[in-house]
Amino acid sequence: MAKLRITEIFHSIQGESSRVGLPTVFVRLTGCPLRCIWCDTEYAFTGGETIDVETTLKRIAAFGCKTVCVTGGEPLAQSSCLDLLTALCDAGYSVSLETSGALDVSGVDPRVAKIMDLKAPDSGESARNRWENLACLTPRDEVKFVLVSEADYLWAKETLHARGLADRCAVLFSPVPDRLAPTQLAEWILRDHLPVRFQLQLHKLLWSSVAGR
Ligand SMILES: C[S@@+](CC[C@H](N)C(=O)[O-])C[C@H]1O[C@@H](n2cnc3c(N)ncnc32)[C@H](O)[C@@H]1O
Ligand SMILES: Nc1nc2[nH]cc(C(=O)O)c2c(=O)[nH]1
Ligand code: SF4
Ligand SMILES: [Mg+2]
Repeated sequence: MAKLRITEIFHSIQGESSRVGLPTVFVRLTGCPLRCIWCDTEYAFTGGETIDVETTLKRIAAFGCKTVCVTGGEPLAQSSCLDLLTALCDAGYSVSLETSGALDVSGVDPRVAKIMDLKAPDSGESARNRWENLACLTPRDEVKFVLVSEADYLWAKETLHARGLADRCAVLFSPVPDRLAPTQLAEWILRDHLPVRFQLQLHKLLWSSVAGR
């Protein structure tokens, strides 16, 4: 039986991506091979509980909500994550996956909406971007840039244009709270006429940075 290491399963309002605002069950897988300087989920790097996919499905079902977001940590660092994603789709859930863009996404069930980061230079992890992943993205998916500086913004803008990202799927630009002023990012996007969606993390406005929300 396929096993998963899981930090938490909780019911909240989706705070990110174009699914923002939807009541959602979150499954947070433990562990991540990256160390983004601004990561807000360091508590998921270690620990967690090992449970099988079947038990995970039962715990998800108990929330009575048909929208699920699989996140982490880095969910794709556990091979059984692919089994969980397919099992959720088979059970009729609307499923999204939050992933760093550093691991191979080609095995992800095509019914899953992949929300894939491209890590900007000031994350400290941009060397990990797996550019081959872009070929696996469809209009169901989204690319996300999380930004802390003007240098990050200029890099994201250049990448958007050079890789033709907006022709492939929706693109999200999000500031890190207390590092890049949201208004500044909004002004840059408008000035440069970027075809992207500006994003704030709704759950932090609602509940600050509480684990399990
Ligand atoms: C915690 S990560 C887990 C999934 C995967 N490891 C990843 O990086 O996409 C989920 C999302 O939160 C974003 N994130 C993490 N810390 C953040 C912060 N301080 N401000 C804004 N977004 C953040 C990540 O960029 C990613 O899009
Ligand atoms: N409410 C809420 N929405 C989220 N969307 C993505 C999250 C994540 O940590 O991946 C997240 C999270 O941690 N909480
Ligand atoms: S890849 Fe995701 S979980 Fe890992 S350090 Fe970066 S933001 Fe945090
Ligand atoms: Mg989060």
